[in-house]
Amino acid sequence: MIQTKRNFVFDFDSTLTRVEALDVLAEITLVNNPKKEEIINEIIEITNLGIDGKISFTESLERRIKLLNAKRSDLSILISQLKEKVSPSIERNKEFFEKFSEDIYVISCGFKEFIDDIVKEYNIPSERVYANTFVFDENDVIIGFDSENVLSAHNGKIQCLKDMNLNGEVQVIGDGYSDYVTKEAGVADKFFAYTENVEREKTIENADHIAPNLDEFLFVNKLPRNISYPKNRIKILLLENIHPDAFQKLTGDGFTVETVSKSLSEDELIEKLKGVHVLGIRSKTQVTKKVLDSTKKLMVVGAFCIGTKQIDLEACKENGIVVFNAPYSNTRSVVELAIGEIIMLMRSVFQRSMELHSGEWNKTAHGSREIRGKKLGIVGYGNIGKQLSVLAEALGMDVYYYDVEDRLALGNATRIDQLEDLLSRVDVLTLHIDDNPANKNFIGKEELELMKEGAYIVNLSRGFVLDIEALRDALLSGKLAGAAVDVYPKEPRANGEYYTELQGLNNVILTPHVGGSTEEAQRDIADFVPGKIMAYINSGNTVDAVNFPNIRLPRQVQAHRFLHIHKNVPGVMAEINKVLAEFELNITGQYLSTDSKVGYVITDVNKEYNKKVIKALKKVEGTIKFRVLY
Ligand SMILES: NC(=O)c1ccc[n+]([C@@H]2O[C@H](COP(=O)([O-])OP(=O)(O)OC[C@H]3O[C@@H](n4cnc5c(N)ncnc54)[C@H](O)[C@@H]3O)[C@@H](O)[C@H]2O)c1
Ligand SMILES: O=C(O)[C@H](O)COP(=O)(O)O
Repeated sequence: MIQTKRNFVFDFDSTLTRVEALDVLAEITLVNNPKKEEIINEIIEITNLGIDGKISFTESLERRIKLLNAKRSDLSILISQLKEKVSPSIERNKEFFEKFSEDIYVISCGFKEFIDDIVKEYNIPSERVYANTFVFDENDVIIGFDSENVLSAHNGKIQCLKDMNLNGEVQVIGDGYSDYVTKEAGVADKFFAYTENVEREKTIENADHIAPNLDEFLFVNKLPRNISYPKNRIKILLLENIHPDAFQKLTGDGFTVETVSKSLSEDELIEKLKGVHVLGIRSKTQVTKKVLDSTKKLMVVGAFCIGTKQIDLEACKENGIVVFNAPYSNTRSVVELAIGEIIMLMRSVFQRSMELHSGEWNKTAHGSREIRGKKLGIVGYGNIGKQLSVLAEALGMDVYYYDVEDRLALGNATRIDQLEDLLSRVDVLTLHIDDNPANKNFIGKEELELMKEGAYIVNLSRGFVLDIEALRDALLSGKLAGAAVDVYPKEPRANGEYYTELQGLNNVILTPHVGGSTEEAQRDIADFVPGKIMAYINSGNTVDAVNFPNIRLPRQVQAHRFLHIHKNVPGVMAEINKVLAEFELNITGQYLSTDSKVGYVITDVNKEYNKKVIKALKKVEGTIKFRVLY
């Protein structure tokens, strides 16, 4: 197929570099000027007026140069600073500028005196840089510009492109007015709004395509690039009010992120997940098999919490979807709430507080006790149970615990082998077992009956673990002196009205599943889970995945990485290696991890290879997902 010649015309300021060069020059020349801030703001304002087409470009240039009061010697400082400010995606795609140097031009309303030096490092020679030039006085002070140059006038880029009379398609890549008008004027065939550094509404409105970075531009044009798939094309959906740091972290890495403050129903989720690659949830969103089977692109589910039973982990695995969670981040928050509630319950603080709120002064010691020397029973001695054990002991409680697993006692805690023994021994029982469905009604009528008269119970684990009806009866009969409940068998998807049978009962503390809802915990989760997501998307690492073979990969150096997820059935690995051998790939590393259902094989290959191997690998029987990373 004969391909039309394409000419790629780049703007300089805020496109090839992250900044407007004259703004940087102002910082340099005004360094000791007491009116520096004022003048810089004026320069920025004039620059923007020019970029948005609100004043003529000539006027903008004249006014800025006057304010700058720059000398020739300032330009070398400017050049060294600009070299540090090349746009990141331009920097990482140097190869494109090398391979296509014949087709690349810079047309800028800036100045050749600094542009030339920056772009020559990207293989763009001075003769392909169209820009203004300064006029200096006898003392090398910049006093103006060459007003004969078309680029010093309004709509100069249009005239410049007309004069160049390029053969073939002309694509203009830039961030401002002077760039998009070239398309309107018919001298450019396509205009790409370049938004890596600035996003201007008018520029975006007038674009054929928005390029948040050069990767996107190269991807759309099927040009060689340093990154296999532009990250802005990877869509992430974050539900349930996940802490905004997660959004910052993921968008900061280049992903496109949408946030929704509540959880979604099955049907809503199916609809919303169309085209989504990564889903982030907390404990409310049910990620069912039906949801997972309906997704085409989903690669990762991030549980921004501890529990993962709301996700069909097996169905995720069968669809090659990796699941991560945050097993530790909110544990301390739960422990602190548990300690606080134990004290509040034993002192009847909520009761006293409610009375006083309704105008009743009831100073009494009746039913109000210290926690010192009391027996605390912890059911589930995991990450939360263990920490609670240490803190409770530090406050003078005698700690007893029960766990189905062999857990080492911390401090002076005493392990109890039978749940019944624990129930009858302790003054306060606190539940911290995991969200395994087998734990449904783990504490019911019979268990509550075994507890001491006047004991207390705390549930911060999962709602279904404690039979609410039985608890209500035990509280009403006086068998239990109080309870603190944070989790419920049925919890709503969003904030609003809610009903529980426990409402209105004496000495019962009710909280709406906020055990892990502290700023510290949510911030930590918003750091931890995106870290895992990025490690998987960017390099294939599955360390700490909850449903997938864990693999820690070395850094990918000068290689393309094939990530192949397949059913773990006999012959798949042999077939993969047969294909790799047939295409005579130079393999620089291969890593495999399997579990009973899936295999995850990663192959690093030398960058030069027959790209048809990709199709062949996708066709290997048993393939679930395949992608290439570079
Ligand atoms: N309220 C909240 O906001 C909140 C916040 C975080 C965690 N949680 C919940 O707290 C619970 C504990 O979290 P974790 O991080 O400590 O979990 P974990 O997995 O570290 O510990 C759970 C422990 O319970 C034990 N266990 C499980 N079933 C048991 C049973 N039937 N009998 C006795 N022991 C049993 C396990 O062996 C394990 O040691 C989980 O259900 C979690 O979802 C709630
Ligand atoms: O599983 C968890 O970590 C807790 O239940 C907290 O869940 P949340 O993030 O929905 O508050």
